[in-house]
Amino acid sequence: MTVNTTAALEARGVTLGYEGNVVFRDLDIAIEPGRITGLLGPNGCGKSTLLKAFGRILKPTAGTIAFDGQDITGVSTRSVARRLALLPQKPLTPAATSVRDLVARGRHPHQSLWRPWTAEDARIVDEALEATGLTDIADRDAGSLSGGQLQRAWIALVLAQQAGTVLLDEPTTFLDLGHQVEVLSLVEQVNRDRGTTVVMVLHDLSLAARYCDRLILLADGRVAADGSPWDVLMPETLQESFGLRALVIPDPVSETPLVVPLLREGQELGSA
Ligand SMILES: Nc1ncnc2c1ncn2[C@@H]1O[C@H](COP(=O)(O)OP(=O)(O)OP(=O)(O)O)[C@@H](O)[C@H]1O
Repeated sequence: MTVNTTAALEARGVTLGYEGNVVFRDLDIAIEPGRITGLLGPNGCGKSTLLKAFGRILKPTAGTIAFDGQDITGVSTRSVARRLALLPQKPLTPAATSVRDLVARGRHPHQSLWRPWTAEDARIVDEALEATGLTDIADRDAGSLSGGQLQRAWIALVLAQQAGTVLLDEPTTFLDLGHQVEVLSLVEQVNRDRGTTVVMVLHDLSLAARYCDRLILLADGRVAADGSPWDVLMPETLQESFGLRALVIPDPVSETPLVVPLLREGQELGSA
């Protein structure tokens, strides 16, 4: 088949979903290499489903998925493990594993491509622990970490994988605001320094605008808006997709859009 060779990832005519629940029909999306793309949309609109298809853990029932210009619709997760990293929404933490050993799994993704452990691997793991602020607790059991610490350990694992394309499903889950900004800055740094292609699902619209080059807003099984943060985060679009009345103003420093939710008329704080 012919694929768009300029795209890092491409869904073409894809039908995707679960038994008895088609989430997308005939979906076309191309992700450019070297950019940070944010997937946005209301709960249940299919952000994770699309990321799972890109990450090879959900197979489309029609259409193709291409990666670096190659049709990978039928290939296993393992075969692209070195080049494509996926942080799922709810990763399963293995029992009785230290934080360092969890992060080290990034050097042997999916236990594939086994090769002897090297000093270079150890250095990369140490750097990932340091970058995510986990060095001091690297020997703790991963199962004993707080939600935010564990999320950072998973981010460190993805960093240690050093894949050219990284898919992150809600990487800021469980993180306090300071750590959200820290983790997203780290993702931005990896993108700028190494040219890593990043696709991430985010719920915070202002943070998405600040850290993503392009936003894709999904709603009702389709792409509702796609473009720069200013193109996508328009009050009318937010009203339509999220039922959210919001003010969109420029951030005084970055000049990216800040989304300020407003109460609807007659709505009181704390009411549904
Ligand atoms: N394993 C599954 N089996 C059946 N249906 C599923 C499964 N996982 C998700 N779904 C359904 O598919 C649809 C899309 O779900 P998905 O998790 O992709 O949404 P999302 O946009 O990531 O949502 P959220 O913002 O709540 O994380 C939803 O209707 C959801 O209930």
